[in-house]
Amino acid sequence: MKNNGLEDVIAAETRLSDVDGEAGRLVIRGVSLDLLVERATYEDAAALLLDGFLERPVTAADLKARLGQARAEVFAHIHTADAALLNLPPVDAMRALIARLPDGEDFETTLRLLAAPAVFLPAVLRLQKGETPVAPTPSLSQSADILAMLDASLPTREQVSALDAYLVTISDHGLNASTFASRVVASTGAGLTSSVLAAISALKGPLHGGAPGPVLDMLDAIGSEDSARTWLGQALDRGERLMGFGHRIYRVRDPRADALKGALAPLVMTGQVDRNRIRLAEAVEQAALAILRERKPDRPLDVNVEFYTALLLDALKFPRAAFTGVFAIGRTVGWIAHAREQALEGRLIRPRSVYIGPLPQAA
Ligand SMILES: CC(=O)SCCNC(=O)CCNC(=O)[C@H](O)C(C)(C)COP(=O)(O)OP(=O)(O)OC[C@H]1O[C@@H](n2cnc3c(N)ncnc32)[C@H](O)[C@@H]1OP(=O)(O)O
Ligand SMILES: O=C([O-])CC(=O)C(=O)O
Repeated sequence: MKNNGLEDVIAAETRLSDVDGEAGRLVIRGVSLDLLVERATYEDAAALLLDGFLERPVTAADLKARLGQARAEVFAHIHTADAALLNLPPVDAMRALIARLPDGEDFETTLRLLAAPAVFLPAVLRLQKGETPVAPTPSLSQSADILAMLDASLPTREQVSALDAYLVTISDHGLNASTFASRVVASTGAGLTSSVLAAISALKGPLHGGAPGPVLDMLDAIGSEDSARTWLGQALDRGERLMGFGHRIYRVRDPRADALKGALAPLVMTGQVDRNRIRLAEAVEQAALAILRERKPDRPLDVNVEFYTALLLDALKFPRAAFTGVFAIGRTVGWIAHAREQALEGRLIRPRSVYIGPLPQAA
């Protein structure tokens, strides 16, 4: 019997994260999201996720130092970004550059893969604007360096904390589509680079990690609080989905939405983000929730992580075409941890299909 979209199928056991869709709770390696986001840097979360999945133990301080070196090494590949590659959308150009890196399953490969999107995305964005890429500063944290490479200046403390909060928040999320892709590839023994490339390919679709750019397009198109209800109603009349709403697992508000809203607050308080944009977003969110309740009374649809992702990444001055690439920077550690977990299990993932095509004609 076919299961549409594999809904509710259990395809893995994992020690990495648990998504409770009824309670609206996310736990990453035994730590609840709110605690993790309050206390952890990107390196803390990466060390937590990778614990036990590398050939040797690694601390957050180790990772910070090794990642700094890895970013410098990966930056040496930037010169291979030719005109054809730079004509691609940023996430595709980033993926193409990662595809040129060696495959493997060891710690060096892991470091290279964690560093690669963090270096390639800012470099591609600068090259696409006709600017020179900024070399990484190995002594900086991953978040601080990403922002420095993006903007050619040292970020503020609030900006670094906000990016850390984002990268931690989206570091892992159960068996989502891109993580499943990573595990399928890992189960064939193909190597971590191959797993990450498959995962990026799954992530970029608008139903998954491609949603936050369209969220910002929607806010721009709505323009003012007064227009929200009419605009959203017309979009639903056209059969469109409201980006940043709905989820396969959550039947209540995605807990990451409030984690990211909280991460935006210091930027708002210090005047580093346009308050009007936030006010408009809050009004659109309320209007969308009300209209979705009216139109889809049988299907609880609430805000998902992508709505406040759009606002946070916009506030950090990432262009909207790059949002999916920033998601990939944060999720790569989850993809790698899942790939390692799957590889340790040692069994090929190979479900069955039911043939519904024509049978051969009898002779
Ligand atoms: C990081 C992430 O991946 S988070 C998700 C990011 N994606 C988005 O924000 C895109 C918008 N959201 C969606 O398309 C969906 O909610 C998904 C893809 C995330 C989850 O979809 P599914 O679990 O497959 O839900 P499904 O397709 O079964 O939808 C159930 C019903 O809710 C409706 N629905 C679901 N999401 C939305 C939405 N955002 N806007 C309007 N209606 C929606 C569907 O049209 C469907 O209605 P119907 O039964 O009348 O046909
Ligand atoms: O869990 C999912 O299906 C999608 C999602 O929110 C994520 O990958 O962060």
